[in-house]
Amino acid sequence: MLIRKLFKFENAHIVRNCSSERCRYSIHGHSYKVEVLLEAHAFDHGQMVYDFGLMKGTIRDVIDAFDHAICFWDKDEADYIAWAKRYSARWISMPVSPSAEQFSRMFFIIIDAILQNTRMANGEQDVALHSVIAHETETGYAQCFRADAYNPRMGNIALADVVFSEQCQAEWKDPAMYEKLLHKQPFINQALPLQVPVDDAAG
Ligand SMILES: Nc1nc2c(c(=O)[nH]1)N=C([C@H](O)[C@H](O)COP(=O)(O)OP(=O)(O)OP(=O)(O)O)CN2
Repeated sequence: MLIRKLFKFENAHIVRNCSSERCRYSIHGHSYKVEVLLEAHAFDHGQMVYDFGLMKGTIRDVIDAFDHAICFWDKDEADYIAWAKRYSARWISMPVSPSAEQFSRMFFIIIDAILQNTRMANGEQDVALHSVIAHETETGYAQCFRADAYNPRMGNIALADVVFSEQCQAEWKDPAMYEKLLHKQPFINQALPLQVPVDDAAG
Protein backbone atom coordinates (compact mmCIF):
# COMPACT_ATOMS: atom_id res chain seq x y z
CA MET A 1 0.00 0.00 0.00
CA LEU A 2 1.06 3.56 -0.69
CA ILE A 3 0.43 6.70 1.30
CA ARG A 4 1.25 10.20 0.12
CA LYS A 5 1.89 13.46 1.93
CA LEU A 6 2.08 16.80 0.15
CA PHE A 7 4.48 19.61 1.02
CA LYS A 8 4.76 23.07 -0.55
CA PHE A 9 7.46 25.70 -0.84
CA GLU A 10 8.44 28.76 -2.88
CA ASN A 11 11.90 28.70 -4.42
CA ALA A 12 14.05 30.56 -6.96
CA HIS A 13 16.63 29.21 -9.39
CA ILE A 14 18.24 29.20 -12.81
CA VAL A 15 18.51 25.90 -14.67
CA ARG A 16 21.64 26.15 -16.80
CA ASN A 17 21.95 24.48 -20.20
CA CYS A 18 18.25 23.69 -20.55
CA SER A 19 16.36 24.25 -23.79
CA SER A 20 13.88 26.82 -22.42
CA GLU A 21 15.45 30.27 -22.75
CA ARG A 22 13.38 31.77 -19.95
CA CYS A 23 14.64 29.10 -17.67
CA ARG A 24 18.36 29.08 -18.51
CA TYR A 25 19.13 32.81 -18.56
CA SER A 26 16.83 34.28 -15.90
CA ILE A 27 16.36 33.79 -12.21
CA HIS A 28 12.75 32.74 -11.72
CA GLY A 29 10.62 31.21 -9.02
CA HIS A 30 8.19 28.35 -8.65
CA SER A 31 5.55 27.39 -6.15
CA TYR A 32 6.75 23.82 -5.71
CA LYS A 33 4.63 20.96 -4.52
CA VAL A 34 6.44 17.86 -3.34
CA GLU A 35 4.62 14.57 -2.90
CA VAL A 36 6.31 12.01 -0.68
CA LEU A 37 5.00 8.47 -1.25
CA LEU A 38 5.68 5.79 1.34
CA GLU A 39 5.08 2.09 0.88
CA ALA A 40 4.51 -0.76 3.34
CA HIS A 41 3.03 -4.21 3.23
CA ALA A 42 1.96 -4.32 6.86
CA PHE A 43 0.65 -1.72 9.25
CA ASP A 44 1.91 -0.10 12.44
CA HIS A 45 -0.02 -0.35 15.73
CA GLY A 46 -2.33 2.41 14.51
CA GLN A 47 -3.10 0.35 11.37
CA MET A 48 -1.29 2.87 9.22
CA VAL A 49 1.63 2.63 6.79
CA TYR A 50 3.24 5.54 8.65
CA ASP A 51 1.48 8.23 10.66
CA PHE A 52 1.17 11.41 8.56
CA GLY A 53 1.98 13.34 11.75
CA LEU A 54 5.41 11.74 11.89
CA MET A 55 6.12 13.15 8.42
CA LYS A 56 5.74 16.64 9.87
CA GLY A 57 8.99 16.31 11.83
CA THR A 58 12.38 16.04 10.16
CA ILE A 59 10.95 15.33 6.68
CA ARG A 60 8.84 18.49 6.69
CA ASP A 61 11.68 20.52 8.17
CA VAL A 62 14.14 19.55 5.47
CA ILE A 63 11.68 20.33 2.68
CA ASP A 64 10.68 23.60 4.35
CA ALA A 65 14.34 24.69 4.27
CA PHE A 66 13.75 25.29 0.54
CA ASP A 67 10.93 27.76 1.21
CA HIS A 68 11.78 31.37 0.29
CA ALA A 69 15.27 30.27 -0.64
CA ILE A 70 17.42 30.36 -3.75
CA CYS A 71 18.95 27.11 -5.01
CA PHE A 72 22.02 26.95 -7.19
CA TRP A 73 24.14 24.25 -8.74
CA ASP A 74 27.56 24.26 -7.07
CA LYS A 75 29.13 24.17 -10.58
CA ASP A 76 27.54 27.48 -11.53
CA GLU A 77 29.66 30.60 -12.05
CA ALA A 78 31.47 31.70 -8.90
CA ASP A 79 30.17 35.28 -9.31
CA TYR A 80 26.58 34.12 -9.46
CA ILE A 81 26.98 31.88 -6.41
CA ALA A 82 28.65 34.69 -4.45
CA TRP A 83 25.86 37.06 -5.45
CA ALA A 84 23.15 34.58 -4.42
CA LYS A 85 24.80 34.08 -1.03
CA ARG A 86 25.20 37.81 -0.55
CA TYR A 87 21.60 38.76 -1.34
CA SER A 88 19.73 35.78 0.05
CA ALA A 89 20.17 34.63 3.63
CA ARG A 90 18.32 31.49 2.66
CA TRP A 91 20.20 29.51 0.00
CA ILE A 92 20.88 25.88 -0.76
CA SER A 93 23.87 24.70 -2.74
CA MET A 94 23.13 21.57 -4.76
CA PRO A 95 25.59 19.12 -6.36
CA VAL A 96 23.25 18.92 -9.38
CA SER A 97 21.28 21.47 -11.36
CA PRO A 98 17.96 22.52 -9.78
CA SER A 99 15.64 21.01 -12.40
CA ALA A 100 12.42 19.35 -11.29
CA GLU A 101 14.09 16.00 -12.01
CA GLN A 102 17.05 16.72 -9.75
CA PHE A 103 14.83 18.18 -7.01
CA SER A 104 12.89 14.91 -6.95
CA ARG A 105 16.14 12.89 -6.80
CA MET A 106 17.65 15.08 -4.09
CA PHE A 107 14.53 14.88 -1.93
CA PHE A 108 14.42 11.11 -2.45
CA ILE A 109 17.99 10.70 -1.24
CA ILE A 110 17.53 12.97 1.79
CA ILE A 111 14.17 11.51 2.85
CA ASP A 112 15.41 7.96 2.29
CA ALA A 113 18.32 8.72 4.64
CA ILE A 114 15.99 10.28 7.21
CA LEU A 115 13.74 7.20 7.24
CA GLN A 116 16.70 4.83 7.51
CA ASN A 117 18.06 6.96 10.34
CA THR A 118 14.76 6.97 12.23
CA ARG A 119 14.05 4.58 15.10
CA MET A 120 10.41 3.70 14.63
CA ALA A 121 8.41 3.29 17.83
CA ASN A 122 4.91 2.21 16.88
CA GLY A 123 5.31 -1.19 15.27
CA GLU A 124 6.15 0.07 11.78
CA GLN A 125 7.44 -2.97 9.92
CA ASP A 126 8.71 -2.36 6.45
CA VAL A 127 7.87 1.24 5.68
CA ALA A 128 10.05 2.55 2.86
CA LEU A 129 10.19 5.48 0.51
CA HIS A 130 8.45 4.56 -2.76
CA SER A 131 8.95 7.76 -4.78
CA VAL A 132 9.07 11.53 -4.66
CA ILE A 133 7.18 13.77 -7.06
CA ALA A 134 8.40 17.36 -7.49
CA HIS A 135 5.83 19.61 -9.15
CA GLU A 136 7.52 22.69 -10.55
CA THR A 137 4.37 24.19 -12.05
CA GLU A 138 0.69 23.27 -12.22
CA THR A 139 1.44 21.37 -15.42
CA GLY A 140 4.91 19.83 -15.01
CA TYR A 141 6.39 17.40 -12.55
CA ALA A 142 9.17 14.83 -12.16
CA GLN A 143 8.81 11.58 -10.23
CA CYS A 144 11.87 9.86 -8.80
CA PHE A 145 11.92 6.15 -7.96
CA ARG A 146 14.69 4.38 -6.06
CA ALA A 147 16.49 3.31 -9.24
CA ASP A 148 16.61 6.96 -10.39
CA ALA A 149 17.82 8.34 -7.07
CA TYR A 150 20.95 6.22 -7.02
CA ASN A 151 21.57 6.18 -10.78
CA PRO A 152 25.09 7.57 -11.42
CA ARG A 153 24.15 8.33 -15.02
CA MET A 154 21.85 11.03 -13.60
CA GLY A 155 24.61 12.42 -11.36
CA ASN A 156 25.69 11.53 -7.84
CA ILE A 157 24.01 13.28 -4.95
CA ALA A 158 25.87 12.83 -1.68
CA LEU A 159 24.06 14.10 1.40
CA ALA A 160 27.13 16.11 2.40
CA ASP A 161 27.08 17.93 -0.93
CA VAL A 162 23.68 19.48 -0.28
CA VAL A 163 24.62 22.56 1.73
CA PHE A 164 22.06 24.64 3.61
CA SER A 165 22.81 28.26 4.54
CA GLU A 166 23.13 29.14 8.22
CA GLN A 167 19.76 30.88 8.11
CA CYS A 168 18.04 27.78 6.70
CA GLN A 169 19.59 25.65 9.44
CA ALA A 170 18.80 28.15 12.20
CA GLU A 171 15.09 27.95 11.37
CA TRP A 172 14.91 24.17 11.86
CA LYS A 173 13.36 22.87 15.09
CA ASP A 174 16.76 21.28 15.65
CA PRO A 175 19.42 23.39 13.89
CA ALA A 176 21.81 20.42 14.12
CA MET A 177 19.35 18.11 12.34
CA TYR A 178 21.28 17.79 9.06
CA GLU A 179 24.61 17.36 10.84
CA LYS A 180 23.01 14.55 12.86
CA LEU A 181 21.81 12.95 9.63
CA LEU A 182 25.28 13.19 8.11
CA HIS A 183 26.76 11.54 11.21
CA LYS A 184 23.98 8.94 11.39
CA GLN A 185 22.86 10.04 14.84
CA PRO A 186 19.41 8.43 14.99
CA PHE A 187 16.14 10.35 15.04
CA ILE A 188 13.95 8.66 17.63
CA ASN A 189 10.17 8.62 17.26
CA GLN A 190 8.26 9.03 20.50
CA ALA A 191 6.86 5.76 21.91
CA LEU A 192 3.33 5.93 23.32
CA PRO A 193 1.61 3.17 25.35
CA LEU A 194 -0.88 1.00 23.46
CA GLN A 195 -4.52 1.65 24.38
CA VAL A 196 -5.89 -1.52 22.79
CA PRO A 197 -3.96 -4.81 22.56
CA VAL A 198 -2.73 -5.58 19.03
CA ASP A 199 -2.80 -8.85 17.16
CA ASP A 200 -0.38 -9.93 14.46
CA ALA A 201 -2.73 -9.40 11.53
CA ALA A 202 -3.30 -5.70 12.13
CA GLY A 203 -0.22 -4.34 13.74
N1 LIG B 1 11.85 18.41 -17.90
C1 LIG B 1 11.94 19.69 -17.43
N2 LIG B 1 11.65 20.72 -18.24
C2 LIG B 1 11.72 21.97 -17.78
C3 LIG B 1 12.08 22.23 -16.45
C4 LIG B 1 12.40 21.14 -15.62
O1 LIG B 1 12.79 21.31 -14.45
N3 LIG B 1 12.32 19.89 -16.13
N4 LIG B 1 12.08 23.50 -15.99
C5 LIG B 1 11.73 24.52 -16.75
C6 LIG B 1 11.54 25.88 -16.18
O2 LIG B 1 11.97 25.98 -14.84
C7 LIG B 1 10.15 26.47 -16.38
O3 LIG B 1 9.89 27.57 -15.55
C8 LIG B 1 9.02 25.54 -16.28
O4 LIG B 1 8.72 25.24 -17.60
P1 LIG B 1 7.27 25.28 -18.27
O5 LIG B 1 6.50 24.06 -17.86
O6 LIG B 1 7.47 25.47 -19.70
O7 LIG B 1 6.65 26.54 -17.51
P2 LIG B 1 5.37 27.40 -17.81
O8 LIG B 1 5.23 28.36 -16.69
O9 LIG B 1 5.45 27.97 -19.18
O10 LIG B 1 4.19 26.34 -17.71
P3 LIG B 1 2.78 26.26 -18.48
O11 LIG B 1 1.89 25.56 -17.47
O12 LIG B 1 3.00 25.40 -19.67
O13 LIG B 1 2.32 27.64 -18.77
C9 LIG B 1 11.53 24.34 -18.18
N5 LIG B 1 11.43 22.99 -18.59
